[in-house]
Amino acid sequence: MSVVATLGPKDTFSDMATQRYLSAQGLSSKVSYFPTLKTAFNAIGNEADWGVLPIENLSEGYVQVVLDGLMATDLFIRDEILLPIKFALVTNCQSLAEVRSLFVQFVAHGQCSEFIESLQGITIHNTQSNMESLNSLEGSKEPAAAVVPQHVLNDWRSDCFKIDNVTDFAHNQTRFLVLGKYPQKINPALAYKTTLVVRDDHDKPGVLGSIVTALSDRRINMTSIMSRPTKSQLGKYHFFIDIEGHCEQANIAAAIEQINASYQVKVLGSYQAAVV
Ligand SMILES: O=C(O)C(=O)Cc1ccccc1
Repeated sequence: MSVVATLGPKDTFSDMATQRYLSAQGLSSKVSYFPTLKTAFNAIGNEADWGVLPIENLSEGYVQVVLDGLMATDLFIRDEILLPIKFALVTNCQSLAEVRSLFVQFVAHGQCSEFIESLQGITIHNTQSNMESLNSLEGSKEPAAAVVPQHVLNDWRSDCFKIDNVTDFAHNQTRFLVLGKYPQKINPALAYKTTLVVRDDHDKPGVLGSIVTALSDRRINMTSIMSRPTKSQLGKYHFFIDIEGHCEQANIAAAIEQINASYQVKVLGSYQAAVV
């Protein structure tokens, strides 16, 4: 049986995205949980055959640690999954006024920032996963609270104060990537998108202009562009680019070849675009 790596413990949003994908694809892989996004990423292609990780949130944008993993990886993006995301607040006491500590996952923090900023006199502890936030609350000896996935709300103690929604945006969503060792084969009947990473190690002039020209000359639609520091020198960046179509299509293959003549391009994968 194949093994899929994701962020644990069980019941994180990453776990929910994984379970949804397993049932939609009719797969029965064993889910292996890792305590951080980085350890989950590093397990893929090693102790796990494939993995599911969050890449982009509606309000927070890209998950930097996952982008950095993609920069260095030999894995391929095989699919994307969109998941609606809602957060609740649970406590171990009778009112918000008593709360001294708040546990919140670092990506969740920004998605509930309006609520969190309204709190006063509370120490905030950033955690690695939303279920770690819940576990930390369970282990806390002082009056405390945790920002948790809304689906755990009903199981929480009924004698304690709770708020059923502390999410900033009503239509909050996170996009997850399915990563694996092999690229996805093209099925001409499906709509694909392709993610590329362009390295600009030598900082030549006109990198963005050349990319945009190579794509627009062939009527290829760019849907996202994201820069990440190279970490070798301040002010130097690599570019993550999403385009519509599959890398095996002739116009896309030609555009990649043209960009590759001046810059290093890596195809991270072509995969079916999720319906937003
Ligand atoms: O901690 C989780 O539940 C995760 O899967 C990571 C995450 C955090 C916030 C929004 C979506 C995914």
